[in-house]
Amino acid sequence: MSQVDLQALLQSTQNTEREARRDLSSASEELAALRASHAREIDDLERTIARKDREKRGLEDELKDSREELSRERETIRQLKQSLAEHSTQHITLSAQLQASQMQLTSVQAEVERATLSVSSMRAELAIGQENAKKAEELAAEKVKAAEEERDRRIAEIEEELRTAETIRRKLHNQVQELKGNIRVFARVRPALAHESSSPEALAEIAYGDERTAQETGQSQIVVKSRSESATGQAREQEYPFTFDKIFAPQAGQKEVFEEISMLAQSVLDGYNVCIFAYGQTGSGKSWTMEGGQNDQDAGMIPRAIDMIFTVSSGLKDRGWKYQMEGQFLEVYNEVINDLLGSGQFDSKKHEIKTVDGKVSVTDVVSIPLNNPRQVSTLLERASSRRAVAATLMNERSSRSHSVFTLKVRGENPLTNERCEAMLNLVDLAGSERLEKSGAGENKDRMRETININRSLSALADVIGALGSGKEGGHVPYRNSTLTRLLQTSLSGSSKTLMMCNLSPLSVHLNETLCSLRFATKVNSTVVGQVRKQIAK
Ligand SMILES: Nc1ncnc2c1ncn2[C@@H]1O[C@H](COP(=O)(O)OP(=O)(O)OP(=O)(O)O)[C@@H](O)[C@H]1O
Repeated sequence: MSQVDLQALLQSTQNTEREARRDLSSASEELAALRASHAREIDDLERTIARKDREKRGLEDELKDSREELSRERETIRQLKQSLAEHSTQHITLSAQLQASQMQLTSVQAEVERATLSVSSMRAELAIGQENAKKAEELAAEKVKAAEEERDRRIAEIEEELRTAETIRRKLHNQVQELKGNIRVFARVRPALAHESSSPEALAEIAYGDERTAQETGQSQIVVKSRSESATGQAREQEYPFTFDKIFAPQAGQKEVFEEISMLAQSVLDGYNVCIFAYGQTGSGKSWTMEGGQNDQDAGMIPRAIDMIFTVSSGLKDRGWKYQMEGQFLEVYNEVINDLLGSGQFDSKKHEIKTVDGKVSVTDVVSIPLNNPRQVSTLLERASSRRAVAATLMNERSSRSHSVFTLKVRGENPLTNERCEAMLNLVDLAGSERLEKSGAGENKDRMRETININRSLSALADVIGALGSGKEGGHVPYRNSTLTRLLQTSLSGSSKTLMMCNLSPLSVHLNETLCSLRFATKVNSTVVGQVRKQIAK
């Protein structure tokens, strides 16, 4: 081989090598490109696989939910089937019941038809019955009318008889009161109080006459014993007997006392003036007797008398009587009149006593119309609160003044043409202590009070004495005190007076007790004269 051939062969080999190298290089590049494309494809596939995995899990969850829902739906269907089965059973039962009810309805309808027939026949009978009843009613109405006419005639007769009987009763009642004496004296001994010693030495020796003798004679006896020593040291015992219309021992309650007074108070409705006085030393029970305590059973003579007067007056309505009442409450202190229901100042001499047409009246005093007994307690409270105000000005004022409660009663009976007008005076007198016992001493005001009290009490005794002497047209010394002037109308004429002598049971008060009993005896002795006169008649 020639060089040239070798060269050409080398050249060709080199060219082939170059081409092979180029092919190899392009194959390498292609391989690299293929690898890159393959890697991308692998990435894409992996992403696709991951997405598909997620989708698969989602589908699996959905499948699970769907299965659960399917299971629930199956349960619901099972329950519905069960309920349907029950309803079918119920439906069968109800159908059976409905059938039975329809049968019942048919039989009831048959009964109703029968009853309708029977009602029609009863209606026909009723119409006949009503016709008969109407006739019987007309007959009965005629008979009732005749009976009513007879009854009205009889009622009119009885009412007339009652009115006559009432007039006779009023006369007899008055006669009985007069026979008992138009002036009566009672004595009442109060019990020892809780704070007072009730030892035998502390209590005065007081004996009471027996009840039987009192009932037979109409007079009761009280004997007070006193023990003292004579100047020579000898023990002296003395007995002081007194006799009155009635004596109440300490245990007598308000009710028992009122029973003796009630008839007298009732005379007011018959047109008689009545004065009831409570007399006695301070603390002897005058206010207790007149006004009493808070409880019903402790109520005194004022509330009880008012209560009774209201009760009796409403009972008399049936017999034609109509009453009007009004109350007044005055105080006489140091001869000056004060209005316990008013609003003016105390002790101002505002009120004067005037006599018009023979009737005594006091100027400018409050008079309260009374329609029921409750108003009286309000009135008493008003008086006592006004007194309490005055008491702050002067201690124990109520013991040192006379208080006069007046109930004015006006009645008329259009059926009998009768009329009456009267006053009930309930007087709580001032304490009756003697000057030396009153504690006046050097105190001029106290002395003046005591002198005024004693003067007015003795003026009262004189007036009652003059009235009791029974001398017609005789002089009665009303003008000697404000109290007697104030009570002039009530004490004069056909008036009835009661003096309640209140006594303390204590031995320290023995002398005052004897003084009170002597005063009461002075009043009582005038009574005896009059009673005798009445009996002799
Ligand atoms: N019969 C009685 N039963 C029970 N307590 C009584 C009785 N009498 C009086 N008392 C009591 O005795 C005390 C004195 O009585 P009361 O105030 O009535 O006396 P008085 O005479 O009105 O006195 P004063 O003159 O001071 O007004 C009071 O506490 C009262 O409650």
